[in-house]
Amino acid sequence: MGFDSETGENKRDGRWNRRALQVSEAQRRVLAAAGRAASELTPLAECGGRRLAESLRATSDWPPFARAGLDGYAVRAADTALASPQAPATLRVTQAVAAGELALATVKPGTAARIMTGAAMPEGADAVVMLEQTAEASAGGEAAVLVKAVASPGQNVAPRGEEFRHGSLIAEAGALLTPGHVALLGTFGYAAVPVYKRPRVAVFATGSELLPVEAPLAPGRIRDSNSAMIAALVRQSGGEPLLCGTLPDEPGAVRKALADAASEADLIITTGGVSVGDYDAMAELLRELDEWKEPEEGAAEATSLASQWSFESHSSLASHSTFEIRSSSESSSLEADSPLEKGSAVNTQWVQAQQQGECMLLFNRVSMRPGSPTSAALINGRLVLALSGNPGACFVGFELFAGPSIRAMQREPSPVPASVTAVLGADFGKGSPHTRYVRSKLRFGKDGRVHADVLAFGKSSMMASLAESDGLAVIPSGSRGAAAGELVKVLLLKRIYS
Ligand SMILES: Nc1nc2c(c(=O)[nH]1)N[C@H]1C(S)=C(S)[C@@H](COP(=O)(O)OP(=O)(O)OC[C@H]3O[C@@H](n4cnc5c(N)ncnc54)[C@H](O)[C@@H]3O)O[C@H]1N2
Ligand code: MOO
Repeated sequence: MGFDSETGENKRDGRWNRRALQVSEAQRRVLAAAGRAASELTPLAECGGRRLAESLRATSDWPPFARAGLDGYAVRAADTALASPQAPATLRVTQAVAAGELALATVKPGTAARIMTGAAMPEGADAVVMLEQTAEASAGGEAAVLVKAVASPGQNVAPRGEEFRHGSLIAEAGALLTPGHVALLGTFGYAAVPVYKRPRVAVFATGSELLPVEAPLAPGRIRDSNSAMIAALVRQSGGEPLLCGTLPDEPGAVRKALADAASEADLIITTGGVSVGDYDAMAELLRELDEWKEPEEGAAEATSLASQWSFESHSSLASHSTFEIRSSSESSSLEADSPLEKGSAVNTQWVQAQQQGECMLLFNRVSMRPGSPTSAALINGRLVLALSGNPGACFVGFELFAGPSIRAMQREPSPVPASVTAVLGADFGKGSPHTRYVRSKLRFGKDGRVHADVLAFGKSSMMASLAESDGLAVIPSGSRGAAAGELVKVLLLKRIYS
């Protein structure tokens, strides 16, 4: 390997011919190439943090019956029109209604029903007077109540259908299910909820220097910390990590491992071996692939054709996968600012590439720092994200490409990190031809603005800043950096998923 038999060129030389893509373009390619998850039913109590796969509707009115909002007396409001503490209205109490019970009789003029919070309102009553505004009494030997305040019609009563009408929308397909959604779905009897499957993400660390985490340190060797970090990041993004261990810097071993993983996982993430070193196995492997080309004019025609196909039950990929191949028309439901929105012809190309289990290079360099050698490819139709081995670059590469891919697979409409404008906490003096993503900690300042404190030990190879990072300050490429106090865009890294 490494030698192209057609051109006679030693491809190792190709290690210097790497064209850097802008981050947005690299994201667009990656998001278009990521598959889209099929749906599954999950028990209600486990669906928080998942993405809803179908729009769900109220299966009854809510509340399903008019009910008391307080413990007190169900009355006819008109009977209390002249009531006051000095001259209370006396009403005969004919029954008591507990929550879960139904009243036995209608509340007639001059009578009341003692009622508990949540109980169905008896016929005839139109208001509830709280216990505190009443006193127990007897009238002619029968139980009675003194009502010391005027009640208005509807007071302390939740009418049937106040919040939801039968058939009204609870949540749209694609919604991230919150605990509040879970409550609603429980109320409407959804014991099993249709959600998108969690993408299964194979994680490999390449590097002959790597030791398992449990091993004692040995001269020249370090422990593989990237795999566990990636696994944690995958979980945070809603995916299911499949830890595949470490691979030596041998392209043959890496090639076989990737091919095996492609039939088991929906996405493959590797770390390490993507630079220009003599033992950078991933880079060598990716040099074997043809590079993706922008689709030609007229490819849009193919798009409309593709959108008519049904990929639901495509077996060659579906066998082990949690995925379906989607039609290109689905991608256009993504929000306008999504990198996917541009060029549906591109998506057609991916659909075909995935379907046919193709191999192609998406990019092998990105105009960013850290993580400039970050690479991506399709291998046997599966998206492979080859992140840098340097822990800082690996972390940033995940946040910019892997997290968004995993979220796009669950059909999140805006899968790339959201951003805020923040005050930069320290000079970032060095200009760079690449956009810089600076690990920062966000806080609210006394001035009411968000401040991004640049964390120490922020180099690509460094780890000490990773734990505290909750933002990536974006310093645009150019001859100057950015000064303390300047307003910068900061990508938000904290996303809550189960
Ligand atoms: N001559 C050049 N050298 C380098 C260039 C360059 O342009 N010319 N680029 C540099 C940049 S930028 C980066 S980033 C790194 C990328 O290197 P790789 O992604 O190929 O990663 P490795 O060489 O395999 O490892 C880098 C570093 O990270 C440690 N590492 C690797 N895997 C893990 C892991 N799983 N857990 C913890 N730490 C890991 C590894 O031991 C190295 O120290 O290349 C520069 N070189
Ligand atoms: O691009 Mo590398 O990650 O800067 O050090």
